[in-house]
Amino acid sequence: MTDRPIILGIVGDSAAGKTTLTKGIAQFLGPENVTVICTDDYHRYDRKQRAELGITALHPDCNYLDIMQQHLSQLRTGQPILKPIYNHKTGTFDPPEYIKPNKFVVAEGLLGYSTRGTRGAYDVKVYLAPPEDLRIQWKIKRDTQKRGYSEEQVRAEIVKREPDSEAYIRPQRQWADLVVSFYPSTEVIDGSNGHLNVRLVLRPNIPHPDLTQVVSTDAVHSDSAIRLGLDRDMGKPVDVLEIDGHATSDQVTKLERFICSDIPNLIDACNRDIHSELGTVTGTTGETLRSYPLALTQLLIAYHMLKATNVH
Ligand SMILES: Nc1ncnc2c1ncn2[C@@H]1O[C@H](COP(=O)(O)OP(=O)(O)OP(=O)(O)O)[C@@H](O)[C@H]1O
Ligand SMILES: O=C(CO)[C@H](O)[C@H](O)COP(=O)(O)O
Repeated sequence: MTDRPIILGIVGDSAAGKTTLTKGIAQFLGPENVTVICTDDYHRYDRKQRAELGITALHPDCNYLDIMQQHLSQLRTGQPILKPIYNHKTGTFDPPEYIKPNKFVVAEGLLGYSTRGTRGAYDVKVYLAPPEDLRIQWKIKRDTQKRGYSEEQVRAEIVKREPDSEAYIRPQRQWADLVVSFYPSTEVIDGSNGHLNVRLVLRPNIPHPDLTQVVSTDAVHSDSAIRLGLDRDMGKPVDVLEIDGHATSDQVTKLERFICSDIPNLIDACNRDIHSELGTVTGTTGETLRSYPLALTQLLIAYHMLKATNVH
């Protein structure tokens, strides 16, 4: 059993779903055990300076990646940090805050895997890769509703950022242990976020649960709502688990029980009657939607965090 904090990285472009995914993982692990930091706090310039310099927040030069790496290393050894705070409402920096790591630390942000040093700080690395049109839809909704931008401003910013997304954000996918892509089913016509499917790329860097015991890998069952197969991702062989948004409660429960049975700490956490927030997302009109694919993704990541506590 390790006595140092276990560090999870969640990396992806702006509005790729990092905060949404993190919320449920913390529920599985017990919110009181989890410290969440957002690496946007390591921006080097405030919003006005970025505009003057013509640099985007996605460029490595626009971030103190060295200090971020130092802080991740300190958190990994259980030491406290004095973390800067970037305020998304004002576009400026607030006074720094004192952070003492809990048993688990989730570091979510844009450039978490961009240097060898930062990559070495994590026990589990997740990359979020929704299709670009879905991410843009999410970003417009979030930035207009919560960050005070107009739709035109968000669209213009996305265009300005695209070269940096391509050069610095998307290549980080290669370093992830799990690549998570929520995507709409071709059959869904209401555009409801609650029924998105998920495609999980499982790289052999970390030991995944042997899902072949509960999920069919047989091509005959390729129309099943939960599927496991082999593929290549960025040229390397990977396992791929797909869960459809219309998977039934019975199908989901079977997979959930199998993952939980391996880790006693997860048995209670799997109880959806106790953890009502698992797999929930806010819909376009502010309503709460429940997503089995999201809940299972959060469970699988929590599984890896708990496994890591025994490995070290
Ligand atoms: N799995 C999901 N299913 C449905 N909707 C989602 C999902 N993930 C994210 N969203 C939608 O996308 C919006 C942006 O997600 P979120 O805030 O989690 O992104 P983020 O990556 O943390 O963004 P940023 O880094 O820019 O702060 C959310 O408000 C939510 O509406
Ligand atoms: O991509 C982002 C991650 O959340 C933000 O847009 C980035 O942090 C810059 O902030 P702002 O939009 O407040 O200028």
